[in-house]
Amino acid sequence: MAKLKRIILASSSPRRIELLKQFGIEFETIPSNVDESIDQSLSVEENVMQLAKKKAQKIFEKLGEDKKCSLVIAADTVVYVEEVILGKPSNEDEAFWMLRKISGKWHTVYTGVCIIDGPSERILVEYEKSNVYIKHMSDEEILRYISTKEPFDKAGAYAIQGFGSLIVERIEGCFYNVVGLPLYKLNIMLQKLGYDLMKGEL
Ligand SMILES: Cc1cn([C@H]2C[C@H](O)[C@@H](COP(=O)(O)OP(=O)(O)OP(=O)(O)O)O2)c(=O)[nH]c1=O
Repeated sequence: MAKLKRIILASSSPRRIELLKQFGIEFETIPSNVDESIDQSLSVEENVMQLAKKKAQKIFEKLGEDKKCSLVIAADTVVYVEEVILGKPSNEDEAFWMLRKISGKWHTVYTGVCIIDGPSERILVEYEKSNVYIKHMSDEEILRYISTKEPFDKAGAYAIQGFGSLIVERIEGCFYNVVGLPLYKLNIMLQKLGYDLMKGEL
């Protein structure tokens, strides 16, 4: 297999970057900065897969000559509760509304993942989902959590890996999917393309 010259994580998310760093592969990060508006008329699966693909394609298209020896990875995460798709809150009021909406119940976190493999010209797009139960929170508790500033760049207005760990009672499924990059699924997708993070073969 042709050796990859560039591995690119098309993301500005510090969580995604940290998660991928664990495997000792050398990669670049290039934020895609695409419009992440959610299309409530599409299914949640279609939304996250479409956005992940849009992020990966935007960066891949800029690679020029390097396309044939590059691999681009992108992801998009949303929270789904009572048939509403929640992205990142844009202000305190929206964060409050989202946290009230997910308080005291289960919701589902979806992450779409897209990998574009330059050498084979293949594009893989899949998604992962995990269920999360958030404890019941009083308005005062919600406001205290918002005052940590953690909710603002997170889908559904919480981070399972931070102060949010104090409000997550249960989880079913892949933890890393909730953080924003489903590592198990990512490696399954990489294996379909002939790579393997376990072997460091990329
Ligand atoms: C639910 C949840 C989300 N998140 C984060 C992961 C993502 O960074 C963010 C969802 O927003 P995304 O739009 O998926 O990603 P992003 O805009 O942060 O980064 P980029 O598009 O450049 O890759 O929410 C957590 O960190 N912890 C959580 O528990």
